[in-house]
Amino acid sequence: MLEAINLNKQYGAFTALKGLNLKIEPGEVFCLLGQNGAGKTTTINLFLGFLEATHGKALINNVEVKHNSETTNKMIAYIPEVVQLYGNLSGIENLDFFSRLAGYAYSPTDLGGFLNRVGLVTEVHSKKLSTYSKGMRQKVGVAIALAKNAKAIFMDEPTSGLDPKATAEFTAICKDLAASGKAIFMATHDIFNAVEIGTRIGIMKEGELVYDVSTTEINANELQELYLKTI
Ligand SMILES: Nc1ncnc2c1ncn2[C@@H]1O[C@H](COP(=O)(O)OP(=O)(O)OP(=O)(O)O)[C@@H](O)[C@H]1O
Repeated sequence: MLEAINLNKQYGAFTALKGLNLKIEPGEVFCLLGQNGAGKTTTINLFLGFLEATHGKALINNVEVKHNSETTNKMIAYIPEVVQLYGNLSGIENLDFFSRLAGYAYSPTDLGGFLNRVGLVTEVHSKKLSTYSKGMRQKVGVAIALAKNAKAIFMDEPTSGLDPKATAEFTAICKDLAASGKAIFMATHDIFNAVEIGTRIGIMKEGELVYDVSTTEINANELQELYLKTI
């Protein structure tokens, strides 16, 4: 579903991403760890078409992002650390608005169904977004991804600043998304959550993917040790 082939990004003389090769299949949750400045967001931005590769390719469902981002963006969704929504609209109005932007017009029942599926109870659907917690906003972001029928979802530090309950809820939602066949690419600093949520863990250092391990092969303590030894 997601593929990087010798993907490289330079800013002038500085190489932020050095020849990334990676494949992420439907149902996989790839969690990318790495210090500040390692190249995680650069990688995501190349897949989102926000940045253009210097060399190499980013592919979504075998379509190269460069020159085709209008097509590839229809197949993906993006959940940043803080999901940008309209504070003066309700949860269901935001979902309706962003679904329509993506070309989908749903009935109120269907919209409510997406919000329910991500754990937002019916009573809050009509409340203004400005009253939502960070965790609730993240859930609306996931509901938009579902409504868009995204095949792959990119997340940049989605659990940063969430309390343990909201993190656990978000983790369960991600597992549900993966079980339904979505491919998830998540940049995170949370080693313990990465092991809990991920099927694979990558460690990036100075623009290079130096480890790519299955979570069946490593536990949280081993990963923490590996991470600290690597960076
Ligand atoms: N527009 C730019 N011009 C020059 N250098 C840039 C630019 N954007 C990013 N960089 C550099 O590229 C490197 C990778 O940045 P990136 O944002 O991908 O890191 P990151 O792993 O996501 O870090 P963080 O965990 O802090 O979000 C950093 O050294 C950063 O300073």
